[in-house]
Amino acid sequence: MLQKQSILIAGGGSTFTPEIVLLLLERQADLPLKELKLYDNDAKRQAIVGEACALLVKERAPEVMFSYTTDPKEAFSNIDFVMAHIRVGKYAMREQDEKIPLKHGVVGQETCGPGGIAYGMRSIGGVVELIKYMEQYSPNAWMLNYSNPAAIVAEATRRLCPTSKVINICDMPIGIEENFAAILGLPSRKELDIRYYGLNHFGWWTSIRDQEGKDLMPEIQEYTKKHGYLSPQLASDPHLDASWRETFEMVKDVATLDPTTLPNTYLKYYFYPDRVVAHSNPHHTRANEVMEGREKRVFDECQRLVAQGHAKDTHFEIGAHASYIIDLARAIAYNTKERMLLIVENRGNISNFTWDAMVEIPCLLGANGYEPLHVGAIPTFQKGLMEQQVAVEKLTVDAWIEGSYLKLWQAITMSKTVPSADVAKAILDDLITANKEYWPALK
Ligand SMILES: NC(=O)c1ccc[n+]([C@@H]2O[C@H](COP(=O)([O-])OP(=O)(O)OC[C@H]3O[C@@H](n4cnc5c(N)ncnc54)[C@H](O)[C@@H]3O)[C@@H](O)[C@H]2O)c1
Ligand SMILES: O=P(O)(O)OC[C@H]1O[C@H](O[C@H]2[C@H](O)[C@@H](O)[C@@H](O)O[C@@H]2CO)[C@H](O)[C@@H](O)[C@@H]1O
Ligand SMILES: [Mn+2]
Repeated sequence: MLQKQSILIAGGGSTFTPEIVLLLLERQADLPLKELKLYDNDAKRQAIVGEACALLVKERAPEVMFSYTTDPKEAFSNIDFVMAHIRVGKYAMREQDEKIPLKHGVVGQETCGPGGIAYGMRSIGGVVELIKYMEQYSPNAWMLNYSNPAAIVAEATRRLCPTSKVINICDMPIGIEENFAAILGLPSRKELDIRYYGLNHFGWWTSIRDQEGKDLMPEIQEYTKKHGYLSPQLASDPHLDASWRETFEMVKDVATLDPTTLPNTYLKYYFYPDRVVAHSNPHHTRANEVMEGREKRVFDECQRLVAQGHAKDTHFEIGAHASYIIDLARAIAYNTKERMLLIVENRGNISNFTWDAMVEIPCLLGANGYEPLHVGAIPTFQKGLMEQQVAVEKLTVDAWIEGSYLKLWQAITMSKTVPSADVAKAILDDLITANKEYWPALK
């Protein structure tokens, strides 16, 4: 009989919460629940999601205790896991992260370039605060963090919370591997034996084999040359947002830079920043698409359920994409030694890369944490790109810790998406104005 787990979702007002709650309720055979709590620092926003989730739990698993709160002690006491997906500044600030760089002719993106740097300067304080609450009220708990920008957050947790029980993860490789499986006609990404390395949102697959060891890369690369990662299923998905369709299609160009690997979709912002800017609408970015799409859909559905008083006909679907969260919690709770891509300190696993960089590589995960798999030396092309990008991430954390304007200017100047220190400074000064409520004071 598996021991029941008590789980706190930090960022309870997240657009992803209802589907993750449904997933947790649906997967109790693999991860039985004792209690499920939501925590947020925006009571009004969270209450809308919390009341709807209360109906989902009551109708699907009445034996599971459910509550939501803005009180840290109530939230973080007596829990086994914190699943953290906060967005400091919410979508209003994501919109600024995306539009301010575009105003200066530079890539405007949630986690990449100056937008990602600005987001990182907001997220560090919020995630560290969650870790401190967890350690204060449930010192044996683990944090499964996928609050973005995961690269900068992971570097900050390495520096500021070096002994904390925090696992940083991203679902982009997982989503792409599901596309690989679809392209290959396989039932799931779990059929694939992969090798991957990089930084978060900045990596490459170097090997994809089936369970018998057959090399599947050539078949995927052949498909990708024509269609990118737009699998037949995705291509016919009426709900696929235009910007994601474009991103998956553009992989066919991103992949040409190294025909021996397969790239993470995010590399497009670094290889083709000029094309991305030319295809961007500076007045209507991804943040607007999500506010008009997912955020509106999720909150409308929450309010519909609460108004009718039941969730029997809910439009919410089980967040299959988030199944990695179950894998993560199971691995730690039941010592399954699951192999997962995690964002961890390099420590020589990429043997010719920065020792203390936070890299995204395959790890074995169990009750006592993770054991990274050795990658070995990487080629000059990837090494050069990663050294530049990891310097951006490290300088951003330096700037947050030291309150340093200069370090943040260096970080933005260092980004491959920014053409000059003049442009970097103009963007930085606009971001400082927009983030005065969120960033530490810079001198
Ligand atoms: N790592 C990944 O692969 C991955 C995938 C999807 C989403 N995400 C991340 O998950 C997070 C949530 O995404 P979303 O689109 O649902 O955002 P959202 O804005 O809908 O929800 C985020 C919630 O966090 C709350 N919040 C903000 N600051 C907080 C703080 N200091 N303490 C407690 N709560 C706080 C907000 O009030 C909001 O309710 C984002 O960081 C997003 O980038 C990561
Ligand atoms: O623009 P958004 O908010 O829709 O997505 C930004 C996030 O994109 C990735 O997460 C995707 C995931 O890759 C995909 O498979 C599916 O599950 O949706 C997720 C959210 O859209 C990326 O990994 C995240 O870091 C981004 O925040
Ligand atoms: Mn991600």
